[in-house]
Amino acid sequence: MSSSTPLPLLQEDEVERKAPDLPTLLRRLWKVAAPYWSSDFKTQIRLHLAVLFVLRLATTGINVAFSFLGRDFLNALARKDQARLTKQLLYYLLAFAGGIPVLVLKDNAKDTLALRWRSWMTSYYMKRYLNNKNQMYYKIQSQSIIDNPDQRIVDDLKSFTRTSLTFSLIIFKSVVDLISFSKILYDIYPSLFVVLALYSVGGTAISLYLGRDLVTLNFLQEKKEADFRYGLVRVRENAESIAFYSGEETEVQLLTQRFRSAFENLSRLLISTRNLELFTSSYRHLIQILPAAVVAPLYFSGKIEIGVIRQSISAFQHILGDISLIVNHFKSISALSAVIDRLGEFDDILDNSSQCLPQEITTVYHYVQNSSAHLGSNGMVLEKCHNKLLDVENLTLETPRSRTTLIMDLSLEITKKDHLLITGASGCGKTSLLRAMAGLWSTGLGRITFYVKDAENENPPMVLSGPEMASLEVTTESEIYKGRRRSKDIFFLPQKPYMVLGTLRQQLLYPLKMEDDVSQPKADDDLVHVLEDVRLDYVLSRFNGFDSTYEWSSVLSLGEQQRLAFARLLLSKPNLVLLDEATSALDEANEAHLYKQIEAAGITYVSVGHRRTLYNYHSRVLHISKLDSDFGSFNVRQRNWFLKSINNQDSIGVKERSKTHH
Ligand SMILES: Nc1ncnc2c1ncn2[C@@H]1O[C@H](COP(=O)(O)OP(=O)(O)OP(=O)(O)O)[C@@H](O)[C@H]1O
Repeated sequence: MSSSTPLPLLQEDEVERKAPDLPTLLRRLWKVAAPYWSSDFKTQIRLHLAVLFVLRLATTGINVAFSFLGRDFLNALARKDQARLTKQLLYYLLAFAGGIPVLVLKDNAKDTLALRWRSWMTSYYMKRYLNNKNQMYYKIQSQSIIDNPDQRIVDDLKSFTRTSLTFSLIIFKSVVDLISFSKILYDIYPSLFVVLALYSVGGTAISLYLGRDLVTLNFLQEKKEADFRYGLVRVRENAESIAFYSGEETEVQLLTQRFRSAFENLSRLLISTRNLELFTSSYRHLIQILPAAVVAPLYFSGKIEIGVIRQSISAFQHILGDISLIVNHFKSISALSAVIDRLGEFDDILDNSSQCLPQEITTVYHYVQNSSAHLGSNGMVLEKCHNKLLDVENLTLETPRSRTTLIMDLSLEITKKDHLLITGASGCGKTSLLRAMAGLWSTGLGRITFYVKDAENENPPMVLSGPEMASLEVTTESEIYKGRRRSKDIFFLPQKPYMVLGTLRQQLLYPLKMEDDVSQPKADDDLVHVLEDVRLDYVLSRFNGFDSTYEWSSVLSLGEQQRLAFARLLLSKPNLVLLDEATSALDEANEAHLYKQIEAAGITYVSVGHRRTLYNYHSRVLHISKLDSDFGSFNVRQRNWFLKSINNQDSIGVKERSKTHH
């Protein structure tokens, strides 16, 4: 777009994106910046910061010393005093040898501290983003809660840590300067102070007015640049699909749209910056004559000498520079404010995950420590639960945000070897039911209980607080924990096979953590064995063993990726697995083989799928019908599912509740 085309400062849909008010911005600044300074390394890093300020102070001292040395050197030259000149030269060289390392050290100390701060914050945000309890990375993406979290972690954190340290030093220098020069100016002419205050307050107000859109524009610029980059990443990730579709032209069009949007915003940003610069440059230049004009009457009346005018101009300029931080650095301050706004928003989302997403379906992990009966809070034996793996009670499931009801009042239980098949029309909510079981979706009503053995679980039990404590039931036999936590007894295989960036060994061991990997190393023999079990042993020779890295999602076929996912499952040996169309890309023979393998491994499975052949491996079927929109309300208690035994197999452990029959 040509620069002459007038651009509205903000697009209509972007007007809603208001710059945060000052209290919000300050609250966010504190919330984002504070944790590092009170972290475990606080003594060390506070010391580092103190050293940095001392070096900054020393830098001011060195600059002053150099100005005096320079003056004396020039005076000696003017007086043609050779001895004095030599002495001054020596002083100059000594100051040079001592001063330069301090100047360099100061910059280095600042960069090192910024890097340490960034590294700590990156890990702090990544851990919260990829938290196993609330899985915010999934909710942010699937419900479009905020844009580009990746860019906030990479670019925003980088610029936040660096710029805020730089600003702290600028403010510190300004305070020191202000104290040193205020006395000089006050001694010359107190009225100059009044002029100074009026000038700086007026200047700050005008620049705030002229730059009022800059924070929002900077915010949007970050977003749009990240959107454009994400578009390019998507092309890389989906290269094959795009190539099959020959969708290059459309991709270029879509990417150009994203780039144009960033470009147009940048053009608006440039116009806004230009207007501001017109003012700030005039502001800076006017101060060269303003103090002289104010003190000139004193000079004319003979009360001060010409040298004092020169001194007053210098002091005035220093002080004005110190108290005009906003005017002089408005561009960088607005960019930093946008970064603080984006990080603060991200931080708030990560902190208030339970507030923004209503928790209505309760997912409970019931840890059974031995196979005896478990006791209720009144001490009575409630039921034998050693065979029970999953209990769904009166579950009504809704989509997040739009809250469309998908499943109405579902109750079922799964016991050992009671393999359940979930079927139904596309879009009826089969995957969503697994999402609810995995704790990813919690909109709706009801309770989902998993019965797991915690003997192998290395995680400490999740601590409950607040109202949740009321429903915590702990007996000597078993313990119940609400919410989502990792349990080795339960495994989910998603519809889309996921290949991590790494070696074949890492593919197979996923999602074991690296430490798990070290503490319980899987022998290569085990890995080979499991590859044979899923009929994938040939990939070993094809891809040079377990330790070579490939773009696995591109070099393996979809069916191979699904078989690899089953290999992960066999290595994990859970009690219960929830499979979401996990064999959809496989031929029937391979499908039958894989189900035989997991059955032989003693794993109970719940599968989602459309194929008739799946009936052969399951003992029951749960059929879900699509709810009419008229039924999408809790008031209409009409169930849209039925449970049925499958007769083509001797059904094992079928335990339907009488109330669940339809
Ligand atoms: N993040 C989301 N927000 C809102 N609605 C969603 C979301 N994800 C899925 N849905 C909707 O929920 C409904 C159920 O989706 P789900 O993926 O459970 O269907 P499904 O029965 O597994 O379908 P299929 O057999 O085609 O895989 C669909 O209408 C879908 O559009």
